[in-house]
Amino acid sequence: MTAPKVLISDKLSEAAVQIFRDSGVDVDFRPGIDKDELEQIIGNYDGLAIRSATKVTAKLLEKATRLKVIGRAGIGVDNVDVPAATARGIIVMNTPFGNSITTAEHAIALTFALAREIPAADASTQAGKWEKNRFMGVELTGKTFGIIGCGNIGSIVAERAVGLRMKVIAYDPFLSPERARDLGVEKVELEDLLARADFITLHTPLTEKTKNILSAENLAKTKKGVRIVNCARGGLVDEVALRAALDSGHVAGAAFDVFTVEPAKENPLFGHPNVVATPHLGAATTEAQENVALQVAEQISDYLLRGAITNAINFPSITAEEAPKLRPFVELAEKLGSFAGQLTEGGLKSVRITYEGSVAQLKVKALTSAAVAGLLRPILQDVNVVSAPAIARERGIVIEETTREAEGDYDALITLTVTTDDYERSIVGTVFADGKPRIVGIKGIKVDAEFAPSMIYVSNEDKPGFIGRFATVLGDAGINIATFALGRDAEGGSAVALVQVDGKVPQAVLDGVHAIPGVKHAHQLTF
Ligand SMILES: NC(=O)C1=CN([C@@H]2O[C@H](COP(=O)(O)OP(=O)(O)OC[C@H]3O[C@@H](n4cnc5c(N)ncnc54)[C@H](O)[C@@H]3O)[C@@H](O)[C@H]2O)C=CC1
Ligand SMILES: O=C(O)CCC(=O)C(=O)O
Repeated sequence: MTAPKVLISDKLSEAAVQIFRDSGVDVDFRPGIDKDELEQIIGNYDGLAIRSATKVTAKLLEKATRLKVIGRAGIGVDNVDVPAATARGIIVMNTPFGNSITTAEHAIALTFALAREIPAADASTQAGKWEKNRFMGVELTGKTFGIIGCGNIGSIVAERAVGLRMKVIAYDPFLSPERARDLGVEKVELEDLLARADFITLHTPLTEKTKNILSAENLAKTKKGVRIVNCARGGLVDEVALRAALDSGHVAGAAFDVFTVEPAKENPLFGHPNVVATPHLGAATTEAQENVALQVAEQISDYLLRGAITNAINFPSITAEEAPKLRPFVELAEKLGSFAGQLTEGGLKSVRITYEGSVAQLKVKALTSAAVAGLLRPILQDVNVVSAPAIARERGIVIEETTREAEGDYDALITLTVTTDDYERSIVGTVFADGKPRIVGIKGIKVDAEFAPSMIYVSNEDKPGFIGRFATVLGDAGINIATFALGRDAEGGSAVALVQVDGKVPQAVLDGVHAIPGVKHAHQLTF
């Protein structure tokens, strides 16, 4: 196997380069590479490691024909077009914890900077003014600290603030009462937080719901003299409205690390005496940068070399130990899906996938994605294991997943049941000890067949003479039969045949099979 190739296109700690090399990945370190050059060379790489400067757009991804994984050394992936990457089957990973402490510390540092006007006092002192009477700060002890978004970073800020003897209140719809209690935080509604907080710090991602969460209207509901810190994302606060509130004296100070437009060369907040600004330095410590660089290099290498998936935004996690166990079942799930997809003529309403026995202990989410990809691929273009669940959801196809203990003869079984407007059809498969996937049931009828590149699937009435007539139709057309698997539910009942043939089967031959008395369906399947 040739070594996978990774490009580092942002200023990552060089520790990442070493990790890639030590793991056997070819790496090119090109921090700050020009956008046009990146477009020209991205087609040579299997992996891309970035921070926030590289903009991974749909246009860039069109050129990224080999790319399998994008790793963000940091948290926010707002510089990556995740839906476009997903549509191309590219895994997008981040490193959700590596810079959290550092960013939380920056929020606390900015809170102190505001409380004691440190940047302005520094500038004045170094200018030789010694303005001892100009700077009158406020104590943090006993003040109410309002945290909007109490996830990884917000929680660390909360713990630090509790240590500073502040009264901490948090607005986060997903914060459980137990977690709030453990953190020593009072969980409140946004209105309550706005009305009570002396300091407000924001720690949510930028989403439709959080955009301008501190709007002009909400800023007007804050306590007079409030101080606001934003170390999360530009756009959470309406910068124009905040400037007006600073000018009127309603807001006493604002410390911002992130801005609506970055790099922020100009901004409505700039120039106000009570504003402290840093250039998106939240994650900028030696420790955090080493953490995220090492993590992203390990995660990308693990994926490219061993199929392990960690911290992916668009796919379930799979460990390096799980990957080899999962691989034959991924193939089985995809082929079962493909079998059903090739027989589906439209009106697909739902797919139910049941995992029985040892396979039920594996990461079945990944298997379900594979099955849905197999199912949709014959119907839609450009579906892959990463994009399939989202595409199915967009089309209103319900996906159900069930796991249960083994009940029958097999150690592991996957049953895929498709419901369309007109019928319900199940296909059952397993993986034999040789690692090969097998079909062991169709529509409740037991069979035993391998998936072959070219197959004919026939469903018919169990009547004498079918096999002879079938062989004659194929023989007359010069088509060689390689293997023949039959099954029936009862003598004279419903039967199925799975026939491996050499080469493509012309429609006229399938029509000839269909014309055999008792044949209900005859389809070519390819795998
Ligand atoms: N300035 C910098 O350099 C850095 C900025 N960040 C940013 O900090 C932010 C927070 O990061 P983490 O704490 O790691 O994320 P996280 O995902 O752990 O926490 C985010 C929290 O926001 C909450 N939330 C979501 N929607 C909300 C809403 N409508 N109202 C209130 N709360 C809501 C979530 O429930 C979650 O608890 C992210 O935007 C990240 O990109 C992260 C690292 C460095
Ligand atoms: O990489 C950086 O400096 C930015 C970090 C950040 O904003 C994040 O991790 O979300």
